[in-house]
Amino acid sequence: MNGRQPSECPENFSGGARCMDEMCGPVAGLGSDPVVAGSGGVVGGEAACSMWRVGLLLVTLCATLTLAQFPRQCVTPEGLLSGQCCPSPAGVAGDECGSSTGRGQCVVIAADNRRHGPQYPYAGRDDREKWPLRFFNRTCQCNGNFSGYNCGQCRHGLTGPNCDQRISVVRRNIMQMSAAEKQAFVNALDQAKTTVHPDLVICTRRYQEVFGPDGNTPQFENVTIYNYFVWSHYYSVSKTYLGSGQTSFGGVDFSHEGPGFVTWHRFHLIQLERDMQNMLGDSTFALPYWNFAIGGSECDICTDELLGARSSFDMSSISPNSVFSQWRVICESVEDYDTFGTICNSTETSPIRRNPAGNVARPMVQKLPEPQDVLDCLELNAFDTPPYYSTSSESFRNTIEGYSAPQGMYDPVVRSLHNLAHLFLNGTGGQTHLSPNDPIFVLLHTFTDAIFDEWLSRHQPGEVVYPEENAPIGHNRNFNMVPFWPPVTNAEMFVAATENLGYSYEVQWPTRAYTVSEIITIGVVAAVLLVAVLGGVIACAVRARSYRSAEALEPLLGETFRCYSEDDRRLDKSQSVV
Ligand SMILES: O=C1C=c2cc(C(=O)O)[nH]c2=CC1=O
Repeated sequence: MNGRQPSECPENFSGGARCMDEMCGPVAGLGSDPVVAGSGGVVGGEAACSMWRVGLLLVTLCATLTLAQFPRQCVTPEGLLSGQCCPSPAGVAGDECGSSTGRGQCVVIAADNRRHGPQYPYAGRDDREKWPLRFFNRTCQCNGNFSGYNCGQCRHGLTGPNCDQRISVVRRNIMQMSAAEKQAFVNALDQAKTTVHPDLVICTRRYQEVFGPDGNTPQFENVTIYNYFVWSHYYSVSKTYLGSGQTSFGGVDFSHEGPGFVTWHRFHLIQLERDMQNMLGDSTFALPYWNFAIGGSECDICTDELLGARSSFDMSSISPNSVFSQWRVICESVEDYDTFGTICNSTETSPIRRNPAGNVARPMVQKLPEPQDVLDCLELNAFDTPPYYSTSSESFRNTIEGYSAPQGMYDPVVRSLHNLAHLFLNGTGGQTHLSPNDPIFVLLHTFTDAIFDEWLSRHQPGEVVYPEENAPIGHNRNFNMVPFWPPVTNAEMFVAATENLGYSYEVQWPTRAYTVSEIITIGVVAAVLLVAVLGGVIACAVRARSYRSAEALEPLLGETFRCYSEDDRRLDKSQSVV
């Protein structure tokens, strides 16, 4: 592993206490060794007991940092066997979930029990069913604004010792950032790629093998912040292993092809953003977005200033002038995982592949979505429609995901919006088990999330529109999203971001072009108005002219009348005189 070892505990986990490398290093296993917290083979008697206690103490001290699939101190053999993961934020015995200070309490995990759709026909064959019950059945439930695996954190959008100060970050269009901001973002991503996650370990075996070959060595491993982001996506989409010699089952996806697509990816991004904020010590850090709905065949963010230009040596490689040409992917050996029932680990292998607009075999994915596609999908009223799958029609979710035409009609050959942006990249970023390895994934998904947030804001739906049951496995409203810890349901992410999640988007939504029928209607109305106005003008002109003609005659008549009247007056005068 090429990461550096962090030398300080994040303040919000440790109260600012320094977490010494010599303490954390061997216990937490920050390095390339598997994390075998609490394990040490078979040691007998008092010595073993005191070693165990010291080990446990060190684990407790250091592992109060953990926010991950599973907190580090929970993945001991005893922790796994107990099924309970309720650490103390202060590392104090008897203070599970900070109960002594009223932060939270240890409770039984509620896992979704509702029926799921027919796509997954098995029961008990996949560790991710009823997540996370295969691994743990008790977790922290936090009070008020406290949050996190040990209630040592604040809910999204809140900060301060009592979690009562509002905080919000603004996600902006990366193309509108200054050169310095762009550089800072690229640097931050690169730092995340090489910084070992201070809190996090990943599970590298199915539960059946999670205690290791000796039955006492939990199979968890350290991972960098960015690689955790990649790994969690892989874990959510991987096939169900059905046993040696059997084909793994691919009709399962805990983060795509269902209503949870938008909620799962939303939490995925929030977690990365938080991890990067902690890494940078900057609570204002916000992920930017890539407006991929610009049409055409140019990848505007594929420059060396941003996500890397095309290499002039190899059409499918990133330019050596970009730091991303140095990145190596994880989770590449998907055939092995599916054949042998193994799980992706943190081993990095090949460079990122990317050839935007270069899929000659599939011309449909050589062009990015159009601005109008975004506006069309935002007009769809239904969040999702039965069967809540990639075949749903008139579904906002299936349309933004990109299995329907932008106007909502499902068509098996169509790829639009989010899917089209992935496939346009034509390489690492276009393969679901690998795609987050290309950092464009982050920006593509923040924009997808911005569209979801705009839809929430325009339609104000309420969680009732999110299906409670019969969605594909993992996608029901109250399913705990895989593989996140502590448990978080789809429903918890089905809320407006600004008010509930501590971030918002600065987006100029394109203005709507008129449809043909609207153009015709406008033309007809304009023509009618024009005729009416012209008619009015002509009528006025005619009247004015007739007045003028009348006025032209008037002097004659006037003269005549005057003549008469003068004659009369004269007559009168003469008469009076007379
Ligand atoms: O990473 C992804 C890659 C995808 C490819 C398609 C497709 O429509 O073929 N969809 C994808 C979603 C991804 O998340």
